[in-house]
Amino acid sequence: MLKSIPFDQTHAFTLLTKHKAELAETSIKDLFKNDAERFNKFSINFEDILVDYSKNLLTDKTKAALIALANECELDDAIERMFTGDTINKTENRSVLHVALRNRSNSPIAVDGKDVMPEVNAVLEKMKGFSEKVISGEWKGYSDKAITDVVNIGIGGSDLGPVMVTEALKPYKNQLNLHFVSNVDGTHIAEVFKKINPETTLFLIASKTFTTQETMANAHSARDWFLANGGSAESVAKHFVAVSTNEKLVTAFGIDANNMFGFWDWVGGRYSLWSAIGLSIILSIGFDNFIELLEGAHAMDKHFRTADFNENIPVILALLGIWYNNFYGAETQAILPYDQYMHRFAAYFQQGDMESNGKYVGRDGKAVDYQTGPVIWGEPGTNGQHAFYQLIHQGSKLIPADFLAPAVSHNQIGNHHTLLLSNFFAQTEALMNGKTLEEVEAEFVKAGKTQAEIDELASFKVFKGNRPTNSILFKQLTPRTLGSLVAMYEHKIFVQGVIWNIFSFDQWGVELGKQLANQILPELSGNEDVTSHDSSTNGLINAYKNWR
Ligand SMILES: O=P(O)(O)OC[C@H]1O[C@H](O)[C@H](O)[C@@H](O)[C@@H]1O
Repeated sequence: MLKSIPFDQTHAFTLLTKHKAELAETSIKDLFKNDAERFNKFSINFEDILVDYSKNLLTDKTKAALIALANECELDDAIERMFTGDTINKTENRSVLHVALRNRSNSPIAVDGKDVMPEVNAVLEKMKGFSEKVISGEWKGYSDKAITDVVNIGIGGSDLGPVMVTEALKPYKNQLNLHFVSNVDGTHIAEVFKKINPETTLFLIASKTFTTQETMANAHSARDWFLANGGSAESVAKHFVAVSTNEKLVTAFGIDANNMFGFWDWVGGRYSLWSAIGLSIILSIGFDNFIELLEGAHAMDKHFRTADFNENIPVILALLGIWYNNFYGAETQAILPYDQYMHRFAAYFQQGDMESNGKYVGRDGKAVDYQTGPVIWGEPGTNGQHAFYQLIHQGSKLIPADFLAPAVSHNQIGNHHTLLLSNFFAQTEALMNGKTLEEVEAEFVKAGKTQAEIDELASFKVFKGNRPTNSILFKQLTPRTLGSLVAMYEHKIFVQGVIWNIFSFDQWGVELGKQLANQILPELSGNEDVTSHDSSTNGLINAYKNWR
């Protein structure tokens, strides 16, 4: 079990607080001027990934103090506990072993004394056999036609990972058309129905618990649609498979246990794309590419578990996040991929990070009085530049940002990629350097402006700079590299949770929402006015009843 170590009572916390005051007059720009080795010192190469964290408000002393913080919070011990199957998810009494799903070395990992690897490998083999049949066309629908379309029905962790990965790895895609239905809003599934043919469609019902309201509603509607459009009860087995930990409910729904791909309660929903939840990924890009994804994640796992904290990418990224979040009051973290294929990457980590570290209760059961998880947001560059970067450059808030980009594009069209990357390089430089009043005035003079015009306008064009960024440049967005990048962020989140002294692997806040919706649901039938809530909720429900 993880110890409770209140982070703000550590010696390192006090040191960092003092050290921040020492840095008050320091700019990142000056740190570069004074140290020719800064880039080499504060960047890490890992396979085909280069993580440059030199454009941060960080000196050797800062780094040492942050690492001292990690040590004081016994991060080493926490990492080992995760990798060896300890029940670190205390509030649900579970191990946290997404690392076992991609444990390509196959070394034994025990939960309650039993090695989980044989089961992990058996499910992978089952998915391999099944996906090969579907992709090759050997798996036939009820009218003996091959499958052309796959519809993944799931939400949260049973949707976001597969969506993000299948989008990111589109260049590796085969002929199957992938569709994802998550929202309980009937519009989502209705639009998919317009595009598919029941004879050639395979539905994957993906739900860890097989109780999630949205997914169950969509699954029933999919089956009703299938039966109303030519399918029969006997042919459901050819068109519906399930991905779940709950065999009882899967069979109760009418899906044969043979058509079920299992996983285990030690896989958190938001860490489940590596499990059978990845079946839609396998169907989209093939089994071998999925294994490459796992290999990439496994390589990052090994790095995380063994590298000295000084050179440990997830640890460094996590500590930098804590530095800004807890010592500079930053409330958000932007994730900005300069790769259109990664357009769901930030959305994916909204769940990964905010569901994990959006907690105010410490591991001792008491409220913490410091900030925990940041608000995660972002869009692909350069779209973001023309939308919200204004606030990052000149707003009143400090927004630490991660910039990610591939050196090689999958689509070599004209000079698009050099245009894209020139923006990637320019933005982090500009965020750091800013623009002084003198520079702005010189520009005005050059443009022939009068002194009166300069006096009136110059201040608006000043950029303070000193805005911290990480640049994560990788060779190309391959399955292996994507696997490493996702694992890198997963472990970053883990480290932050350990240091903030919270439990990162439960999600009681989401459970509350489910309960409340279930209470209101029966009140929405019938025409009588509802009076059981506050006047706003009553008023809204009653207005809805009048209009519908
Ligand atoms: O896979 P399911 O059991 O259907 O759960 C889907 C989602 O449900 C909730 O929103 C949880 O907070 C998520 O972590 C989970 O991914």
